[in-house]
Amino acid sequence: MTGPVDPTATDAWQRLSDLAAGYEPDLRSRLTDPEWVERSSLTAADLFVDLSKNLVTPEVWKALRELAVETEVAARRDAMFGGEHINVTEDRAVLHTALRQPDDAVVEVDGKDVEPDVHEVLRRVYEFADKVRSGAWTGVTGRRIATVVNIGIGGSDLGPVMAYEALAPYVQDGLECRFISNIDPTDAARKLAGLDPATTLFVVSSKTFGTLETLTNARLCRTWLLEHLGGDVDQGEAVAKHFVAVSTALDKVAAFGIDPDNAFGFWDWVGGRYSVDSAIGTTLAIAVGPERFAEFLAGFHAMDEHFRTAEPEANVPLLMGLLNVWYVNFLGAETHAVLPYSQLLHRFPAYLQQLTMESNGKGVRWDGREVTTETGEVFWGEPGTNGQHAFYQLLHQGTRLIPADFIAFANPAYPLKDGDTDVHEVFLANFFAQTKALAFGKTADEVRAEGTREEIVPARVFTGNRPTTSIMAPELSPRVLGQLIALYEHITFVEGAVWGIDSFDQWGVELGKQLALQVAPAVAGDDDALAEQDPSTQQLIRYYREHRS
Ligand SMILES: O=P(O)(O)OC[C@H]1O[C@](O)(CO)[C@@H](O)[C@@H]1O
Repeated sequence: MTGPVDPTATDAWQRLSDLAAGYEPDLRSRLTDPEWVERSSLTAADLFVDLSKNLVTPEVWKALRELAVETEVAARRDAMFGGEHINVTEDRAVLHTALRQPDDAVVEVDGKDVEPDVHEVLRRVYEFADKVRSGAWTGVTGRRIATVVNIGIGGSDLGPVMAYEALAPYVQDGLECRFISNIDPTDAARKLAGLDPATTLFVVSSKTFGTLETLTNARLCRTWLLEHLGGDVDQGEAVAKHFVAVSTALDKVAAFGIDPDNAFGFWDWVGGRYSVDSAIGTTLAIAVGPERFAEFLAGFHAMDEHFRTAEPEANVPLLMGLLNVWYVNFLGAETHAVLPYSQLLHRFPAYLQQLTMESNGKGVRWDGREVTTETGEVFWGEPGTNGQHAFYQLLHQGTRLIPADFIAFANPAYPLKDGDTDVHEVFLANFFAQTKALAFGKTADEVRAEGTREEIVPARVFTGNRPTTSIMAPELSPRVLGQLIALYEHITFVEGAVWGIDSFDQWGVELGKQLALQVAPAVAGDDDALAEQDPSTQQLIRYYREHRS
């Protein structure tokens, strides 16, 4: 097997190292040049993306695009879209993009067109969603469903919950969704509190149907349902009417007692963190309806097409991915903030943490050799303006370089006025002001000119030159949400491709899972199992055993 190109051995890498060594940030002067701003402003589907407030020069952009050529990013992208097994450690194709193709598309995996199956599952999900929404699907006592509880974790939770929150204005009146993910029993206890079992539907979402947390929570919920429904219902019928499943392992779904007619499948070529656009989105499809869900998928597809076909100079996911490489590998950034100016996107940073960090938190390349440079930055964030009153101090005056993506929408989902004042305008003024403040800063002379005492001038200086990318769209519609998610999927892809890693496996989560099983007997009181643990772990387990009432 020929391995990936070593990025650090390319001419472009050398050029970028030289450019970084001589680089003097100068956003103040750059941003007075309308041509620079215009050249740095791009459109991808419905997204307007302003890259002008980044610490780059035309030479850096050129070298980054050359790096993409030398590391064969386009060939790897085409291999992904073409269904090749680019997830080598699991020997799988990587085809989340096939999930959002129009129904006349043909996408082959191992010689088979997968689109008929994709669209057949979608048709069944839509039919089921319609039945729940219309009341045609009822619980075992004949009452219509009022609450849908999604049971899943990781990609089987974060995508659905993030999108449900983001699309709250589109959720059908009278329907509520809740999401149980954590094996901390508090999660199930609190999410089940106040629910009427007769009007509750559980969607057990698990790609493998073998995840400890999800299966434990599914059993807890089944017990809760049967206990609370009352004695005169048939248990098998109750489970059949109140439990559906989404999984690639339909045999395990049947073994759990869920009617295979009420199970929706997907395929091993859909990674968990890339699966919200598969049947894993069933809860969301029920909440917002098939029409909106189809718009959501069309949004993903629009961004896929942009990534697949746009020229490198105008290819937003390519450029944003390369920009991240520049910050991580040449300017020393370790983290990347994502700051949505939309309360509806409050779970978006958490969603992106799995997408980016489970994908690119790798120390070996896809040929098994060590990576040659730093990989995966830490993604984090919170919606503005809340973050402004919490951690922005460090963004403005701290000692670390933290590139930040600001996301905002021209139209609010809930237009409210404070007297004559449009509150969304006050909100957006903050969005615009923050990226301006970060870029321009405030000099000592400007601080002095405000009459500030000399002793505190240094504390009030803002160095500026703090990089941001602004992403705007007309509104947070299902279509735009699909585009935003696909944008970050492809940014993540580009970074992984440059670094030569397999962005689609996640072996790093396995060791902890294995050890949890090994430690469990010691926690439950088995002294022999306790004696096998290391002294630190023994001490912690003893503390637990002594303090557990
Ligand atoms: O959908 P499943 O199979 O329950 O897995 C849940 C999550 O667990 C992981 O495998 C990590 O443990 C994620 O990649 C995945 O999204």
